[in-house]
Formats: sequence, structure tokens, C-alpha cells
Amino acid sequence: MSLETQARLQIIDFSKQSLKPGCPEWDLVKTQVREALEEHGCFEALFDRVVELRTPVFGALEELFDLPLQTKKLCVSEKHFRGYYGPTARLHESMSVDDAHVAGNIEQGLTNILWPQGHMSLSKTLLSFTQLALGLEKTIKRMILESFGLEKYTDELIESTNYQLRVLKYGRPQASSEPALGAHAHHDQNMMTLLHQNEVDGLEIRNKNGEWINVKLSPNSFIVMIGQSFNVWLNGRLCSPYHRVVTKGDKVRYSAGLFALPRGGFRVKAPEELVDDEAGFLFKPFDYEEFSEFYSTQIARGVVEYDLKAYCSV
Ligand SMILES: O=C(O)CCC(=O)C(=O)O
Ligand SMILES: [Fe+2]
Repeated sequence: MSLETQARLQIIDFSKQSLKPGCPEWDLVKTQVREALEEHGCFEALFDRVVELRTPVFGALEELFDLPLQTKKLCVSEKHFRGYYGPTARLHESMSVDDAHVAGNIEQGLTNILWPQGHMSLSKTLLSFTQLALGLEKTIKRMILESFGLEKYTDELIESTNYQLRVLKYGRPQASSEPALGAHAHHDQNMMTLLHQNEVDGLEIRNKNGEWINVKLSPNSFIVMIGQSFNVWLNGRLCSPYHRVVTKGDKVRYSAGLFALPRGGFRVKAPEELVDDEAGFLFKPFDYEEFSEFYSTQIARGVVEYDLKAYCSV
């Protein structure tokens, strides 16, 4: 596994308070977003307001993941707690909360079950992070839709989204100091992913030449990636990056992300404005929940790689 190529992604600045729809700054950033997503499916979003949340967020993640494994496994549902401890892979765990921006969901889905007496400060930290990332996600989504002249679909897309908060830990090497795969190579299957990481790099993205690029991210940024569901909805107009996590060294890597998933019951289908007569629909409409169930059966059967494009290509 080659780790030699380290690079910055295209950087787009969302920090300015004056970034509002209709102003020249907005149009400039919108153009950058569209270009980056057409070319790479991802970019680094500078967002200064995340800096003040870094210490509490990664403190919270340490506290969460430091709980005994049995507690995490027993308390958090199988769907929302994942752990991989293979002999070659480094310990990797993740926990998630659906609709994390809705008042009380972080407590009900996570903190109150792990700490029956509640954990107000930790819940508040995770909620603040979710709200911050959600604001950025909505800005980016709006820019994408505007850039295609599809802003009339903004509310429909927001209402049909499950804003899942997912926190991830990539542990220390078990035996050797060799680089280890933390998350296998994949495309995200959701609509959009925004990830913020601690000081330990490890995310790798495969470029168009098939080389793995080790992404270097700054402390005031999120990496933004388009998932395959959004690509289906856009009838293939953007791309979705193929990525993995490879960690080395002895520091624990934490990341926290907002995963925008299509809500079950919502049929993901390209709007007619994006379907031209010749090419037609590139994908069959699908329901994300049905796809997730199908995906789980594939994984249970030992299929290592299966993705949405294969599921719904015409
Ligand atoms: O932790 C990261 O940086 C990436 C995680 C990831 O790719 C995923 O959960 O889909
Ligand atoms: Fe991913």
C-alpha cells in the first residue's frame, strides 16, 4: 500500500460571516464547490468556527470510546455501534445517532444509555458540533442545487434527509508499527459526508490515476465528500470519491462527521431537469432503507465490496 503521496485537497473558504446567498462572495464559492465536486467529488472546507469545538469534541470522543467495550456493545444498538478488531486491522470503532440535530436524540440514542444518570456536557458538545456541521452542509447543498438551477428542490431534499452524527476511533497498532487499514476502501453511499479529524491524518482518496493520496487536513476544516446517493439524484453529474483510512504511528485517530443519509421511504430519483432525452435516467430510483437492508445481506454473505451504483444502475 503506497503512502508516499501526501497532498492537500482543493481548499474552499466558508469562514466569512458575509457568505450569504446572492452576494458576490457566495457566487464565487459556489463556482468553486461545483468545480471541485465535478472533478474530485470532495474538497476541504475551511470553517473557522469549528476550532473552538475541537478540544471539547475530541475530549468527548475519548470519553465515549474509553468506556468498556461491553458497555458500548450492550448499550448502543448493533446498527449504531460498529467495532472491528481483526488481526491485521487496527481497532476501529464507530458510534452514530440518527437525526442528531433533533432535540433529545443524542441523549436518547447515545449518552443516556451509556450514562443512565445522563451526561449533559458531553451531549451538548455533540449537539453543538452537529449543528455547526449541519449549517455548513445546508450551505453546500444549497450551492450545489443553485449551480444546477435546482434550488426549488432544496426544502424537499432537506426534509428527506436523516442527519446522522457519526464518531469514529482508529486505535493504536496492536503488534507492529506498520501502517494499518482502519477503514477499507469504499464510496460513501449517502448524500453527503462532512468530517472533522483530530491531529492524526489517515484519510486517503484515490485520484483519477488510481493513486492513493494521503490527505492532509488543517484543524479549522472539514473534508466534504459527495456520496453515491447524491450522485444518483444528480443523474451522475458529480462524482463520489473512493477513499479509505490508513493509520500509522502510535497516536489514536478520532474523527467526527455528519453523514447526510436519504430518509427511508424517500425515493431517490433524479429530477427531470437533469434527465436529457438521449441518455435518460442513468440510475433506477431507489429507497435508501431498502438498499441498506440489501447491502447488509450482501455483507453477511461475504461480499466485500458492493455499492449503490451496482444496485441501481440501469
Ligand atoms: O474517519 C474518516 O476520516 C473516514 C470515515 C469514513 O470514510 C466513513 O465512515 O465512511
Ligand atoms: Fe467513507
